[in-house]
Amino acid sequence: MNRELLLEGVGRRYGLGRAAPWVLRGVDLTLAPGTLTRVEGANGTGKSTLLCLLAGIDAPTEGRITGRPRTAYVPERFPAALPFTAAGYLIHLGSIHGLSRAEAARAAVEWLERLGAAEYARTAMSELSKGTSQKVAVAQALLAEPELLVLDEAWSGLDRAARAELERAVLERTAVGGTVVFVDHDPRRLAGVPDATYAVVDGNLRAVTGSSAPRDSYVVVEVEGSAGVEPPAEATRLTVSVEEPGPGRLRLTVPETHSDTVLRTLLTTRPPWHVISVGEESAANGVLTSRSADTDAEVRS
Ligand SMILES: Nc1ncnc2c1ncn2[C@@H]1O[C@H](COP(=O)(O)OP(=O)(O)OP(=O)(O)O)[C@@H](O)[C@H]1O
Repeated sequence: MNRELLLEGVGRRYGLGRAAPWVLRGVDLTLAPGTLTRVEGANGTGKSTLLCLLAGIDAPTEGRITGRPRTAYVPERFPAALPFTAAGYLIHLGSIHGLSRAEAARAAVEWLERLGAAEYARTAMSELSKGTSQKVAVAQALLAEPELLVLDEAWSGLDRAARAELERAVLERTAVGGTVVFVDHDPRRLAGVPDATYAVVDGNLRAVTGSSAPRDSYVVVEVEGSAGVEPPAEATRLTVSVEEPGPGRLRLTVPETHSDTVLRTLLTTRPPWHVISVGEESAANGVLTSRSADTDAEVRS
């Protein structure tokens, strides 16, 4: 990418008619080649709306977006039940991104390997676990070396090794002059690395200076459900790491600000998940304290 992506007076509202509220309005933004930009903001403020506009999969209601280079996008929700195997899907997407079939096949293998999902290359997309299907979502965006990479909570649901690999991939992209924009619920994600951070506030972007990442503000929640049953997407979306210490058992690391929502979602889903413990996580990732939380009564409302 050798020129800037420019947003000028960009506004977006959904629905027809003047009564439809503006989600974004009057957004001016310049994204230079080789830069990493973080977008943050409370739930429902318009982060995904902005990322869809940046990625070009949605158009502004008003204003202009110019200079978009070859772009790839990891959406917040990946349509996993596609009629492909994982590798078949990646080869298909690689062709759409302009790779030859052989190049796409090579890139598909490379990215599935890098993300620790090589063994699922021939598995039907509809049979992949959430974590593996998220790896495919990430691989499809990386395999054609995009000039603009837009990541909407792309780390969500990945295991520790794949999360680190995606961070590496982001740094590789910017190192070769690519532009990367991301949203992530974990304030520690690539902390200190972004060239710019913006918060979506009242439909516009506010530059964030300094770190907004409070340390020691994570909660580790251990839950138990039926083996093989996936936790609700609303809960995993807000977690920064998911580990599986045993069959049917999950250890979720959740920003403290989202822990009540995650617990409530897990306890109210059908069949409900049993909460074994809730503990604080230290900056060094160790659980400092934990308390039993095995009934609904433990959830603050
Ligand atoms: N396709 C759509 N049709 C109608 N309204 C929409 C659509 N997409 C988003 N919205 C609304 O626009 C607002 C902003 O949504 P958006 O998903 O962009 O926020 P967000 O900051 O990404 O939220 P979250 O952190 O929960 O992902 C919300 O009120 C949402 O309901």
